[in-house]
Formats: sequence, structure tokens, C-alpha cells
Amino acid sequence: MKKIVAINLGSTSTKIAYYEDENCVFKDNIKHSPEELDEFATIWDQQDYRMEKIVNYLNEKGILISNLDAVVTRGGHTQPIVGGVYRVSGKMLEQSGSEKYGNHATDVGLRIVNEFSKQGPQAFTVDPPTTDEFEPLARYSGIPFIQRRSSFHVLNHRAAGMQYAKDIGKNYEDLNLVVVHMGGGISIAAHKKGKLVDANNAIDGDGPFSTNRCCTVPIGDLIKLCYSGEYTYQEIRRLINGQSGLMGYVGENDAKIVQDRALAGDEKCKEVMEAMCYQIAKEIGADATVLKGNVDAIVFTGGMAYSDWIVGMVSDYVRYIAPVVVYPGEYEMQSLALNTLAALNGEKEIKELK
Ligand SMILES: Nc1ncnc2c1ncn2[C@@H]1O[C@H](COP(=O)(O)OP(=O)(O)O)[C@@H](O)[C@H]1O
Ligand SMILES: CCCC(=O)OP(=O)(O)O
Repeated sequence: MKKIVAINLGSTSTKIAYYEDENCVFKDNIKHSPEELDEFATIWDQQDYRMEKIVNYLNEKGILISNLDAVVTRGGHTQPIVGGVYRVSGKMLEQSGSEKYGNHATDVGLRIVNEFSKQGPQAFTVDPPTTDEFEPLARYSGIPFIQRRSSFHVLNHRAAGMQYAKDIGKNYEDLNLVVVHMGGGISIAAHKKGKLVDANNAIDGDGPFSTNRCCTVPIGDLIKLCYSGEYTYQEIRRLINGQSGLMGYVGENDAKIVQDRALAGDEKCKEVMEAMCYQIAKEIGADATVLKGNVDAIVFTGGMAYSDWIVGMVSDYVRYIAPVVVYPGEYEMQSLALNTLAALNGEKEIKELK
């Protein structure tokens, strides 16, 4: 029997699951309040805090890291790569640490599983955010030396798309889908016959604003802010990813709390939520266009997909495009664990950045 711990460092949560072969023995979600996260100037500064939460949790459950076969994390940011199961290597950690390809709590996840691997288990990641299946036209930014690139919730996108295909008895590779992940960050991607051919960059000010980050901003105003002398590089990064979106407008990064305030009559919270839904809908329209209108379904997933109110507001704009289906939460933990199991059993290739 293979024993696997999967961890998933989201911007606002840490998810942990323990698997024995394909059986999920337990799974939990530790939420992080804005006040807790506010203490950390950079993502890297969260490492001890997040690691302590994970270790304490495993201790409570009586899980010894040295007894595990593998630890797997939702991956961090590397050079563009093909999807699959990756061993966490020195080169992967180096690229993730450079912040050249993006920076998010998932990058800390790589460091944590690497630390755990020193006690015995092998360390992996699966379908990292920089898994890149973009078509050539999707890469154009208009500035020849800046390329649009893939950086979003690839793991959950693919897993939700495949789950939908399975549920309707079709092959994922035969469908055109627009998948909408609404978590701490929000990503919308065009899935064209099983390839993720275009998506907004979920961490770098692209697409809709989310719980804690900005949308595609008027770039001239951002440039002025950068040169105003009022912000360091780190502060600007933290502004666009951490202190914007719902957090910026109403000082709260938990969409459920903002929703509850809106439904209780808070007009500011209501309008901000409506604006977020409006932007999500616009991005869905963009990806439907990428698919030339041939969309089999719009698939909603992520934590905010639990909300009928949010899904309903977005759907009002887009249901003319294709049927709307909802897969609330995430398939990330299952996908991390089961792909790792397949790799340990020799049924799936183990890739490595060298
Ligand atoms: N029933 C709900 N209604 C509205 N929002 C919800 C609901 N359940 C979860 N959420 C929101 O989903 C977000 C977390 O989504 P999740 O996919 O777990 O994010 P992450 O992995 O980025 O931390 C939170 O903002 C949370 O408030
Ligand atoms: C690369 C995207 C990762 C992301 O945005 O995750 P969260 O929604 O957990 O912040």
C-alpha cells in the first residue's frame, strides 16, 4: 500500500489530504485570515507558518512523514512545461525561487515538500500552473519581447474538465469547454479538444479581479504608481496580488463573508461582488470567442462555485453561449494524490526539470 500526503497552498488556505492508495483517509482545509497573512511581507516569509500548520495537523492525525511514500504539492512557477507528474528537483526549486515565472503560495509548497523529502518520502508536483498548451496567437502581448504565458489553476481546470467529460460519457479530448475556476484567484481558460489553449494569468493582474488581486488594470496608471516613489517593488507586487480585489475594496479576502454582507444589505459589498461577476463573464465571452463559439459547456469550479448567487450572476451574462455546469470546490487533492500513486506504481511517467 502506498501512503501519500497531498498539500495545496492556496492564497487564502492550506489544504491537506492523506491517501492510502486511491482511498482518501482524510482531507481538510485550513483557512488563513487577512490579519494572519498581513504579517508576511513576501510569500516566502509564509514558509514556517504554513509548514507548522501542516506538521501540527499531521501530528494530530498520527501521520509520520518518514513513513510516507510520497508528498505531493500543487506546484509552483517554472519555465513553461508540459503537464504531468514532476519530481521536485533542484532546478525546479531554483526556477520557482527566482520568481522569474511568477510567485504564489504554491511556490512555498514546493519548498515544504522538499523539506519533507529529507525525512524519506519522494517529493512531487502535478500539472503545475506553468503547464503550457497555449496556441501561438494566444502568446502575443503587442510588445515583441513580452509574451503572454500560461500561469493559472491548470491542475483543477484539467481535472474539472475531465470530470465533466466523464459524467456525460464523452472524451475530454472531444469537447470544447470554457472552464471557470473561482478560488482565491480566478482563472478562465479555453479548453479546445483537451488542450488549454488560452487563459488569463491568474496571479499577475490579468483577467477579472478576485478575492485578493486586481484585474487587467489601466497600464498607464500602474506605471505611474510604480514610479511614484511611494512603493517598493515588493509592495507593488503585494498590492496587485494580496491587497487588491475584494480585499482592496472592502478589506476582506473571504468571498463568502463579502457575499453574506452583500445579502444582508451592504451596498458596497453587493456592487463589488457584482463587478467581479461582470468581469468573470467578460472573460468567459473572450474564451468563447477563442473557441469560435463552438462551446459544449461552461464549467464552473473552485470555492466560489458553491455559491448559487455568484454562479447565477455570472450565468445571467453567459448562458446564451452554452449550457452552464457547476463542479464546486476542487479536484486538486484527488488529482495530486492519484497521479502520484500512478507514478509510484509505474503507470505514469515521472518527469523532472534538469
Ligand atoms: N458557499 C460559498 N459561497 C461563497 N463563497 C464561498 C463559498 N464557499 C467557499 N467560498 C469562497 O471560495 C474561496 C476559496 O476558494 P478555494 O478554491 O478554496 O480557494 P484557494 O484554494 O485559492 O484558497 C473563499 O473566498 C471562500 O469564501
Ligand atoms: C497559479 C494560480 C494559483 C492561484 O491563483 O491559486 P489561488 O487561487 O489559491 O490563489
